[in-house]
Amino acid sequence: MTNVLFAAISPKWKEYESPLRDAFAKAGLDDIDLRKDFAPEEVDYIVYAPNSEIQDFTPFTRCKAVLNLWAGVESVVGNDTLTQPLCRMVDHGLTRGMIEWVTGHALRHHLDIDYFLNHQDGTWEHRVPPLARERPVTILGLGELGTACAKALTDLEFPVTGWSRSPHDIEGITCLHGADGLETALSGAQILILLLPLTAETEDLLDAERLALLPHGAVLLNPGRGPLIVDEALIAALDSGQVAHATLDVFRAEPLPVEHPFWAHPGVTVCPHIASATRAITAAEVIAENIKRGEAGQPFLYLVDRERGY
Ligand SMILES: O=CC(=O)O
Repeated sequence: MTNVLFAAISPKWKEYESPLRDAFAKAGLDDIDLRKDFAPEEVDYIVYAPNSEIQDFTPFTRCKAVLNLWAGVESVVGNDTLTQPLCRMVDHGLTRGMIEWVTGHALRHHLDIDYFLNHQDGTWEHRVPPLARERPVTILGLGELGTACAKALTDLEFPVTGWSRSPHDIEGITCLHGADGLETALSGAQILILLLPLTAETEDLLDAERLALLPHGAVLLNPGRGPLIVDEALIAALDSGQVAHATLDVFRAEPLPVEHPFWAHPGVTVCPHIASATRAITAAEVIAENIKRGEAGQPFLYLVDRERGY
């Protein structure tokens, strides 16, 4: 018997129980006991979300892997009690959701949709938007999500520049890396999209100095992580017009406190961390595949590099 502990916040159990059971059956994993509670020393795998009650992994002495339900692992990767392998979520449903959110919000600004929504006043103004090929977009982060969004925007003919920590080579995308690369990536970005993991190196990356490198009037989309941006610097950049609009899906504190100036700022659209979510059916297949691999002694998919932090 392989014991799988489901350790995400409780309402998720309803959403995940039957997709997980179906995925285990489909993967030929017939001998699984899936439950919300076990004695820690009996657990073989933990299906985990960082808002779980488990913060001390020490008692999970026979646990073979912690399988994160989220793409981001920043709140668990530094946990010193976690000595077991940690896998992040790469879920087809989450990726597709992110592509839709990013292209939708990029097109909102590219086509100036707000202008038309706000000018239903009888004035016939012939404002023709430029073509996508005339609107350079930069994506910071060329992981699973950043690359998928970069390709989708390239399909729409936006000229896309991607920046990441390590060098990448992706057809149709100008790939930059390193400090010089970041300057170039920012200075060409009429629309800037943040899809970096949150690590010690990426925290506060978008500070006043880097926001000043953007073309005046650039638009920012952040479906990545809140602390990538220095909030006060962004507000100053919005006030001066350096940044024309910021559509933010993630924040330093979530839910975003009602008194946070982002709520009332006319240049900000607040989304409640919905840019994309792990989808139970597709995520269950990834969990099942990883348990199958673990049981067969094969390497796990999407294993987190603890040093790198993602
Ligand atoms: O923010 C969502 C995730 O990390 O999957």
